[in-house]
Amino acid sequence: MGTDTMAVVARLERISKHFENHLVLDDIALEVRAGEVTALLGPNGAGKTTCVGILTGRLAPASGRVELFGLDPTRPAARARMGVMLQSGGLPDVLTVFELVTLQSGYYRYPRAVAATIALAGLEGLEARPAGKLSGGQQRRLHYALAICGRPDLLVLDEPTTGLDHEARRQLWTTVREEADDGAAVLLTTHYLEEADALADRIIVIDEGRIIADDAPAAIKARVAGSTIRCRTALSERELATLPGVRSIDRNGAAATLMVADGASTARALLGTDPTICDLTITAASLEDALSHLSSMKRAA
Ligand SMILES: Nc1ncnc2c1ncn2[C@@H]1O[C@H](COP(=O)(O)OP(=O)(O)OP(=O)(O)O)[C@@H](O)[C@H]1O
Repeated sequence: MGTDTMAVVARLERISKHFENHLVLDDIALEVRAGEVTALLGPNGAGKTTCVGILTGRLAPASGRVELFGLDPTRPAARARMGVMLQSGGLPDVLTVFELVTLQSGYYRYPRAVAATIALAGLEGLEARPAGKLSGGQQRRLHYALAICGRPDLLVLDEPTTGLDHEARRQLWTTVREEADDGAAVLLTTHYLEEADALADRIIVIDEGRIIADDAPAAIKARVAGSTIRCRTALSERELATLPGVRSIDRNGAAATLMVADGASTARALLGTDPTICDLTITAASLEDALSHLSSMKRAA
C-alpha cells in the first residue's frame, strides 16, 4: 500500500507545550498511519514522551490540534481503539500475569485470547507469577501484553525495549512488526537508532522540542550520505572547515569528527595539511552520524 492511501489514525498539528516557562514542544506536526511503524527518535529530554502524552490525551497542549481516530483524544470512543505502553506504570503487585492480562482484556470489545497475548509478549510459563515478583524485563513484557491484548488499531509504545536483553528486544521487534503488518498503526519512541532503523517505516527525529527530520530510514541516511573521518589533529576548527567536502565538525580537544562528502579526498587534504595527524579512520556515515549532522545543521540555521 502506498503511503498516500494509508489511513491516518492520529495527527498532531502545530502543537506547542510548555512546562512552567520552559517550551518543551515547539510547533510539532506529525501523522501516524495504519500499517506503519513510526519511530519518534531523539535524545533524553527531546520531548518524545510529551508528544505521546498529547497524542494519547493524557496531556493537553498549550496550542494546536490533536486528532485520534478523527476525534478528540480524551473521548472514550477514540481511546478504546488504542493500546498504550508507558515508560513506567504501576502494576498491582499481588495479581498474577494471567489475572492482569484477563482483567485488561475485559476492557476491550474484541480482545485476543489471553494465552495468545501471553505468548506474543514472551511470558509463557510465567502466567501464575504475581506481577511484583517479575524481573524488570518481564515487567516490561507484561506492560507490552497489556498494551496489545485488545488488538488495538493504534499501538503506542514509549521506549518499549528499555531494560530488555538482546534476545527479548529482537523478539519484541518481531511482534511489533507483525502488529503493523496486520494493519495496526504503531508509534514508538526510542533512543536507539538501531531500533528505529530495524523496525520503523518512518523515523521522526525530534530534538529540543522540534522535528528536524521525518522520512524513511534510508532517506534520512541518504540526506547525509558520505563518510565520517575521525582523527587527532593540531588543526583548528576554522582550518578543518576549509578542507574540501567538510559538512560538519565536532571537536573535543585534539579529537575531531568530520562529516564529509568524500572520505578519501578530504583525508588526502588532511594528511597534506597536518603532518602530525594520527589515529585517522574513515567510515561510512551511520544513522547516528546522520542524526547528529541533522541536529548541528538545525542549530546552525
Ligand atoms: N511534568 C513536567 N513538568 C516539568 N517539566 C517536564 C514535565 N514533563 C517533562 N518535562 C520536561 O520536558 C522536557 C521533555 O520531556 P520528555 O519526557 O517529553 O522527553 P523525552 O524525549 O521523552 O526524554 P527521555 O528520552 O529522557 O524519556 C524535559 O526537559 C523534561 O524535563
